[in-house]
Amino acid sequence: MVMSPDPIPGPGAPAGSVGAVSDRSAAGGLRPALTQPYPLDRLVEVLGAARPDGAVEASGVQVRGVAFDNRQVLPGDLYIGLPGNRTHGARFAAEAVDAGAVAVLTDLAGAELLTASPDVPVLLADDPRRAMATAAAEVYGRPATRLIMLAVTGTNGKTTTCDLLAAGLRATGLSCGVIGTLGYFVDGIEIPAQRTTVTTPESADVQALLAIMVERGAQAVVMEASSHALALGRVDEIVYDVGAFTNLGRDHLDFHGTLEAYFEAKAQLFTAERSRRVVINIDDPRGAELVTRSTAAGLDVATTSLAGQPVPMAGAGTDQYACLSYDPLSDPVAVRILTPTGELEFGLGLPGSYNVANALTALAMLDRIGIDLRQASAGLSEVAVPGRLERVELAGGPRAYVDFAHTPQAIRSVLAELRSVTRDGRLITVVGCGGDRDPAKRGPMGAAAAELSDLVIITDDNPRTEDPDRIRAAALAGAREQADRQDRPVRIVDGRDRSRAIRLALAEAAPQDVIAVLGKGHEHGQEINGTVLAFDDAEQLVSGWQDREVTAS
Ligand SMILES: CC(=O)N[C@H]1[C@@H](OP(=O)(O)OP(=O)(O)OC[C@H]2O[C@@H](n3ccc(=O)[nH]c3=O)[C@H](O)[C@@H]2O)O[C@H](CO)[C@@H](O)[C@@H]1O[C@H](C)C(=O)N[C@@H](C)C(=O)N[C@H](CCC(=O)O)C(=O)O
Ligand SMILES: Nc1ncnc2c1ncn2[C@@H]1O[C@H](COP(=O)(O)OP(=O)(O)OP(=O)(O)O)[C@@H](O)[C@H]1O
Ligand SMILES: N[C@H](CCC[C@H](N)C(=O)O)C(=O)O
Repeated sequence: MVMSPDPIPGPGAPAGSVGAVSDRSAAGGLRPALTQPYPLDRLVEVLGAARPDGAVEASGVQVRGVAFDNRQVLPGDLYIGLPGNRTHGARFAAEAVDAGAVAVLTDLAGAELLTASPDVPVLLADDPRRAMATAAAEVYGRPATRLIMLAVTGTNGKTTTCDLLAAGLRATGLSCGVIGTLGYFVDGIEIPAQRTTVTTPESADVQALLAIMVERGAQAVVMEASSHALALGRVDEIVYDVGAFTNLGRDHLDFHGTLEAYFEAKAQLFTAERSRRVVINIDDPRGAELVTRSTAAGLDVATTSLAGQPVPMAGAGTDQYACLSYDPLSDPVAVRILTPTGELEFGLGLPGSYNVANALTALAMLDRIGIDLRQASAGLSEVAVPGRLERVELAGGPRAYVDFAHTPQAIRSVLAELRSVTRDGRLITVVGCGGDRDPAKRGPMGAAAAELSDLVIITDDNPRTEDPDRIRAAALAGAREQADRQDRPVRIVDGRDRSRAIRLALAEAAPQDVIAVLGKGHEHGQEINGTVLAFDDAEQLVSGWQDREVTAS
């Protein structure tokens, strides 16, 4: 039995409803093609929003969309003025109204910033981010209730697990939407959007995407729920059919402050408010804590583990999924797992033990909603995730891989995998750290690279607004300290800019060596001071190799 989502359309139901439906698809942006006008006074009631004295009346005003940035406003939108780290969105209310916003919602601080009283209604909310999620869910007809909703959280493995979920769903004939770091897709067809590397978009965009996906016939949506998303209410108003946890490592402490706060943000997914069923990787030390909490919250709990046989856990009664064996030398990787209803064998297109863990999580999630696992697992043999252990062919040259590892834990996982295939050669790692991101992960990232490589070339990632020399200095310090601790020689080099560093790796590499270029994976650009310059690690490897061939001949 496959779970059927709630078939009852909400008040702002998109396609197929009667009434004054407007087609906004031509305007571009993240909006469903058809939205029914939603009465603003009803929204005031649903949100319990206050109204400042003398504000324009809400009655008779109809809302068609929700925007949190004046540059994204379309006529008929409710503009949400959000407090930010750099500025307050309410400062742009006048521009939003000029662009066609029919009402403004903000907080008290925002209301004080409204220079002139706008000639549209103003609504006040204590927490406008949370109000934005409710408003968007309402205006777009609560699309999540018409979809099977699956979410993955964890420091590493969200994108990969979501791609495995989508492949599994499609193998059973279900149409599937994906929202994550790689972009937004329905059955592999991209929904174009202006975006950077954002993993989980703001709630107005999430709800609009879900509505678009419903319009395009999606029956299920898999999405990454980042810690930022859970902490900032981006996935409010969604109750997932299944929420899953992959692991917790070091990342984003610039935003969360402490590892505990980071964990607590992720732990929100394991509450009845956000998930009906949960799948938890208990090989991660934080998994047991989530099992205890989820069980106490009355959720349907299942666990995953790579350890051959199921491990008895607190919260007995939980269903267990375990990997019995896998053959790392086979292609696709031959995997045998134990599920609550028996054994299952399948081929997995992705190498690495951590990808077996990701696949186990994906299949457990599908099993929880009654998907036929034999059919679903057949879809995993051909999965390839862009920029994740992606092999780059260099004719007659060393083996080279591009991977998105940008945390110490991910660097360790991917290099352990590559170490095992390096045999007689050296493992050469090119890696850097992003600017405007957790500075405390830089040293540990360098150290992780030094732990498992023979030559580490530290380079730039996306410097964003930071000085790249300083970022590299932190990673170099961590790498050098670790190199001194190793009982085999490890060379650490400052490779400076990324193109140069990749060329340096190619110049150093003998045919039996393996090159790992880490951190940017699928990214096609490098962000420097607000400008994104074209940059692609795989292309750089190929062009660098061609240049080397020309120089050598
Ligand atoms: C740290 C963080 O989460 N920042 C988010 C935050 O930005 P901010 O506070 O700097 O915003 P601001 O520049 O002060 O502007 C305040 C408000 O005014 C609006 N504005 C601003 C300027 C203007 O001209 N017009 C205008 O309307 C802005 O849209 C915003 O709503 O609020 C913005 C929207 O209100 C978000 O888009 C932005 O996320 C940016 C894109 C971002 O890069 N976030 C990253 C850190 C992130 O969320 N990463 C996670 C983790 C991924 C993982 O797991 O690895 C993710 O889910 O992607
Ligand atoms: N289960 C896992 N455990 C440890 N490392 C992993 C795991 N899965 C993937 N990785 C590593 O992490 C990198 C990023 O993987 P993926 O994109 O799936 O994670 P993510 O959680 O979506 O990351 P982000 O949210 O930062 O985009 C991979 O390139 C690989 O190096
Ligand atoms: N979702 C991650 C992606 C990091 C990618 C890496 N190339 C970097 O720029 O640090 C982030 O926004 O922190």
